[in-house]
Amino acid sequence: MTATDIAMKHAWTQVAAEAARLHNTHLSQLFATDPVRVQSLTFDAPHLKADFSKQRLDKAALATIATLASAAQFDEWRAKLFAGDIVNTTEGRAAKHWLVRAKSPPAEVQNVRDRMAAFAQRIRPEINAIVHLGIGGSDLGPRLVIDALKPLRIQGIEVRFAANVDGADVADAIEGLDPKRTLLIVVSKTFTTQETLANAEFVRAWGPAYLAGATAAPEKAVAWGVPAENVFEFWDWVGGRYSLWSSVSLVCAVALQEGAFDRLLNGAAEMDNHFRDAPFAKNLPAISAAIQMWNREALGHRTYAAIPYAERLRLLPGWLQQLEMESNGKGVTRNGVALERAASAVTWGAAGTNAQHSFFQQLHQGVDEVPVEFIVNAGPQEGPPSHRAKVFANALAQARALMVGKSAAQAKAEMIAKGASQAEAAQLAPHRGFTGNRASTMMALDALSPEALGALLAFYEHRTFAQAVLAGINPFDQWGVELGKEMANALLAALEGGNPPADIDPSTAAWLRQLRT
Ligand SMILES: O=P(O)(O)OC[C@H]1O[C@H](O)[C@H](O)[C@@H](O)[C@@H]1O
Repeated sequence: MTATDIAMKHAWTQVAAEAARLHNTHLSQLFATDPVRVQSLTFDAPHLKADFSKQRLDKAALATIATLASAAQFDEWRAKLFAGDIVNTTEGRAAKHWLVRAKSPPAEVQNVRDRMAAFAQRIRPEINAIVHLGIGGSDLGPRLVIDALKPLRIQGIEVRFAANVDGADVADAIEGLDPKRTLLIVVSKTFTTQETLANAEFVRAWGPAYLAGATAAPEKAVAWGVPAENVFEFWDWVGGRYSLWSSVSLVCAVALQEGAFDRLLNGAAEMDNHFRDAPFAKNLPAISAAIQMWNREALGHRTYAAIPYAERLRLLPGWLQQLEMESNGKGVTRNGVALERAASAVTWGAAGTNAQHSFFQQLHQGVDEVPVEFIVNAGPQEGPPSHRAKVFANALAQARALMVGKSAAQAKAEMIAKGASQAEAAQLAPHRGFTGNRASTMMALDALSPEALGALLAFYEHRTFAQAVLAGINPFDQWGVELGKEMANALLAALEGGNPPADIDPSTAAWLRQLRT
C-alpha cells in the first residue's frame, strides 16, 4: 500500500463514521439544528448556484470529506490536470479538454477554431440541412447543444443526427432532405467506429453535396474520402466524452448564430478558472463531487437522478450518463487494485415536469432512496410567461415533498377531515403516506445562455474528475467498452455467413442460427 492509500483508508474510516452518525437523522432535523444551513450549504460558481442543504450531511461531514480530498491529493491531481500532465495513466495521455475552450489557446487550437468559423460562413449559404453522424462522445454533446440553444439556431438550416447502427436512425436522418443542399459531417475521434462508418457509407452513397469530418485521425478521414480542407482535427489529449468543445461541434459552429459557439466556450472557460483556482471548501464542482461520493460510497445509494426542469435541457441526462458512467464506472484504482467501494452511481434522469408523471412515484414511495439533482433555469424563459412560475413551483414542490414526506397519521387525518370513515382512512393511510427524508440538490443556471450552458457542462466534467480523484481512479480511459466491440466483429462475420468463433457458447450459437441473414 502506498502512503496515499493508507491516508485515504484512514480518512475513509472518518467519513464512514460521519455517515453512521447522520444515517438516521431526518433531513428536517438538520434544518432545525442549524439556522444558517441554507446559506452555508449553498455554493456559487460562474452562471451556476447549487443548494445542497437538502442533502443528508452537515458542515462537519463535509469537513471530513475535505480531509479525504487532501488524502487523495486533490490539489495535486487538479494541478496535474491543468498542467497538461499525463493524468490518463493507462493510455499515457493528458486530458486537456479545458485547453480547447481556453480564452487564449495554443496556435493549433486557434487554427482549427478559425477554420471552423470560416467554413461555417462559407457553407451556410450553400445548404439547408446538416446530417451529423457520430456516436457516444461524438454525438451526445453537439446533439445536446443544438437542442438546448434552439433559439439561437440559424433559420433555414435543418439539423439531423444519427448515431445508432440500427438503420432506422440513419434512414430517418436523411428523410425528406435534398442531398444537393445537405452537408454531411462525419465525426469520430478514431475514425474507426463501426456504427459511424456504416452510417457514413450509407449517407455518402445518397450523395450529399458537401462533406466534412471531425477527428483525431485526419489521415483516416482523408483516406475515407473527406476532402482534406474539410477535415477538422482534434487531438488525442481530448477524451471523446470531453470533446464537445472541439471540432466535434462543427455542427454547432455552422447551425448556431455567429458567435454562439464561442460564447459556449467562454462560459466553460469561466468554470475552468473557478475549478482551477477555488479552494476545495468553496469549489462547486469539488463540493458537488464530494456529495456524489458521500451519497454513493458512504450512504450506499446506487443511483441518482438528474432532472432538469427545463425542456431545452432534456438531453442533458443522456450526455451526463456517458460522462459519468464511462469515466467513473471503474472497478480498480489507478494502481490496478480492486476498489473497496463503487466509485460512482448509476446516472439517469429525464426532464421535469414530464418525469413527475412517469417515474417520480418510485422516488417518493419506492423502498430505495434515490438522491435527485434538480436543475432550473432562473433566467428568462421561452413561451407563455405564465408557465415560468409553474415550472419553478413543481421543481420546488418535488424537492420539498421528497424531504418532508407525509406520515400515515397525517394522511389518515386528512382523509377523515374530507369525510372518509375511520376504517376506510386506516386502510388507505399506509398507501397514502410518504416516508420523506429523501435527499436532493437544487441547482440554478442564471440563464439558458450559451455561456451558462458551457459553464454547466464544464461543471459536470470537473465534478466527474474530482469524484474520480476522491475514489482514486482514472476517469479518462474506457477499456470496458472494448470486449463487446471485439466480440461484435467476430459475430458479425458469423452473421454474414462465416463460421462462428470456435469458443462460442451454446446460447449465442443458437441466436446466431436464428438471426443469420
Ligand atoms: O469518436 P469515436 O472514435 O467514433 O468514438 C465514439 C465512442 O465510442 C467508443 O466506444 C467510446 O466508448 C466512446 O468514448 C466514444 O465516444
